[in-house]
Amino acid sequence: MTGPAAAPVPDAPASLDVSGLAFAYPDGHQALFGVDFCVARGERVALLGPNGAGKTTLVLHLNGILTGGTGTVTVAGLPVDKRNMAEIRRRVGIVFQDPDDQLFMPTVREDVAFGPAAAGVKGAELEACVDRALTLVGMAEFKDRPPHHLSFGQRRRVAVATVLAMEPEILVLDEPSSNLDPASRRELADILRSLDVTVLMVTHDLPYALELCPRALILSDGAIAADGPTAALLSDDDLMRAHRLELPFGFDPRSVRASG
Ligand SMILES: Nc1ncnc2c1ncn2[C@@H]1O[C@H](COP(=O)(O)OP(=O)(O)OP(=O)(O)O)[C@@H](O)[C@H]1O
Repeated sequence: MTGPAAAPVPDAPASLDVSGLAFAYPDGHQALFGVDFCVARGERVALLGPNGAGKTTLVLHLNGILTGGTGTVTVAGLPVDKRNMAEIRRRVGIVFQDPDDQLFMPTVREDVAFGPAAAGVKGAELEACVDRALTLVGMAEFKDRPPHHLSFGQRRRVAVATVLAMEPEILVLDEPSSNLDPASRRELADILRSLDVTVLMVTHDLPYALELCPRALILSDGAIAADGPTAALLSDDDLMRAHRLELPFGFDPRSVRASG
């Protein structure tokens, strides 16, 4: 899982394939209208779009938290459906925006051990798995602390560790840079760059998307409005305006190159 991030291999099977995904909530609100995109193994892709565009709704379909729409989602060729749910949840790890939605055990160690233990990992192997995930996010020394005694940024790192402990093939992050101070924001970017994993990152932090993700998707009104190199999309003033995307004042997207 560690080591330099793999460059996308054009002929490799898609890590994630979303095809014709449409979904209405039980109250009838249609949130997604035929979403199509593929992500290759090892790619890092930003999912951008204004409030209410359907980003969270889309993400919740990637590991079957939401089902019941039409179209298909496959992970390394495996359809996301009831029969495959355990395997899909092992392969697709979602880090929610609020770490408190993810941390519920008395200690950091137990939170990180929870997923692998439920998957049958035990004893020394389980300890090694917890240590590995906490070391990856720089939180090994906090193993015996209660999560609610940690700062927000530290809880975000532990939440990432709970997902990495499952050795996912796809790491989905919802607003990973929100509420982080500049150093923590950069350190999390360094951690994400160091992982050999496919990343889909939902974010309103456009400079962060540019730094981390060579490719971006713009979701707007429940459909993909654009898919291309992040710097090109963020440099397209008409596209940005049409989808309520704004860069910080004076920020030049051409001045940053996403590092692979
Ligand atoms: N449980 C629900 N029932 C009905 N409608 C919902 C529900 N959850 C979300 N929606 C609606 O679906 C649409 C998409 O919401 P979603 O949360 O996916 O957007 P988003 O792109 O993640 O927005 P944000 O950037 O604000 O987080 C919105 O119009 C929202 O009001």
